[in-house]
Amino acid sequence: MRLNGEISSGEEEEEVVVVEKSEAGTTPFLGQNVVVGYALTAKKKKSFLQPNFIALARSKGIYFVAIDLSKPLQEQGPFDVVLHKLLGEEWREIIEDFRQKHPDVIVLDAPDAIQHLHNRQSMLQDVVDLNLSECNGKVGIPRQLVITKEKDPSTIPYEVTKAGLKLPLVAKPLVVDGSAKSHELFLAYDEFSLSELEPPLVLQEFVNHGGLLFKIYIVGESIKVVRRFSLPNISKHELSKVSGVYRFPRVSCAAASADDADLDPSIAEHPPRPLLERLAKELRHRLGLRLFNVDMIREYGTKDVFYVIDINYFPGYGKMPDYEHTFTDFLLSLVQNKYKKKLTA
Ligand SMILES: Nc1ncnc2c1ncn2[C@@H]1O[C@H](COP(=O)(O)OP(=O)(O)OP(=O)(O)O)[C@@H](O)[C@H]1O
Ligand SMILES: O=P(O)(O)O[C@H]1[C@H](O)[C@H](O)[C@H](OP(=O)(O)O)[C@@H](OP(=O)(O)O)[C@@H]1O
Ligand SMILES: [Mg+2]
Ligand SMILES: [Mg+2]
Repeated sequence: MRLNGEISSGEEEEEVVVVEKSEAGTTPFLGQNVVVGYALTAKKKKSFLQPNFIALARSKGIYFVAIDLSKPLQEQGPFDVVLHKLLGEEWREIIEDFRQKHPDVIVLDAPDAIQHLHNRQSMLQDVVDLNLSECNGKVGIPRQLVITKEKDPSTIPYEVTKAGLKLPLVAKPLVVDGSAKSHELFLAYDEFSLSELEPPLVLQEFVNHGGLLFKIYIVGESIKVVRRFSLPNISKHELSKVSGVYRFPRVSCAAASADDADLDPSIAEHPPRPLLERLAKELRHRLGLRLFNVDMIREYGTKDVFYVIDINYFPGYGKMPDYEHTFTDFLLSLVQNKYKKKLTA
């Protein structure tokens, strides 16, 4: 059978190789290859579709095909799986329409579920609703306040006092749309300087956590935790001496992992596995997503009080150790499960 569209190695932007399905490498199950259509930004494609991953996947019969955005999606494929992370309402409608018309294709993930993570208030709501008792720890979110677009920035100090938020605060753009601006964060040492910032914002209490953050990567049922450097503790003394709002860089997004650093074990010890498993399972379920990561911090001075501060859809998996194997296994299991279901139906 001839496939419509290109089979791209992902290494060269313009490469177009059309293969016969029957010729396309080893057969992972039932003599079928797996065709994964992808619609990713150039940056994401570069970080995710690395040559090692493409080669490993290909050896298992998984082929990545670039979706051509200048052509109707309906005319492309056939795909077994569609992977996507693109911005904008237009794409959202295209992929939702495709999902409706092709229930057989596994779309990672549903656009409405992804949209839920594009707002820093709704993204954490499911964590608030969780009740993770008897899991060797507690998981919550920092106290936070939403400042809507309509709010006059001069009223922010009053709103902060009224809500009883404790300084310092982290000010984050409310909407996360993938733009660099949506990752421009500020530390506020006093409430008055917050009037300089432009709503809509989320103002979140800063939680001391010893300068270390846990990134919990979820790929279907798999969970991988990496440690990253984060913002250092802010002492009461520092708080009493400093005022103003300060922009800070994307500290924890750096590829450098803190896993090999010589760290205080009370700060660096991983969150308990049962807690992570429950958290991941619940969030997968409640969010309706299979590809995301969770930024989690341990409150400084505690053993088991954790806060989720951020959840990202289709994060930088290229930075996750051994992501090539994790993803290859995940893609195969998705398709195998689909066929098993078909056979037993
Ligand atoms: N409430 C908080 N208390 C302490 N530190 C925080 C808090 N919120 C954010 N940080 C620090 O700021 C960093 C960036 O915050 P956050 O993860 O919310 O932003 P982001 O732009 O969504 O990041 P990402 O690149 O992971 O998408 C965190 O990784 C952490 O180091
Ligand atoms: O360190 P991670 O894997 O968390 O870095 C991610 C980041 O958390 C966000 O998911 C970014 O996506 P956007 O929110 O859309 O900006 C990722 O950027 P991307 O360009 O790779 O999608 C970061 O890698
Ligand atoms: Mg983050
Ligand atoms: Mg984020």
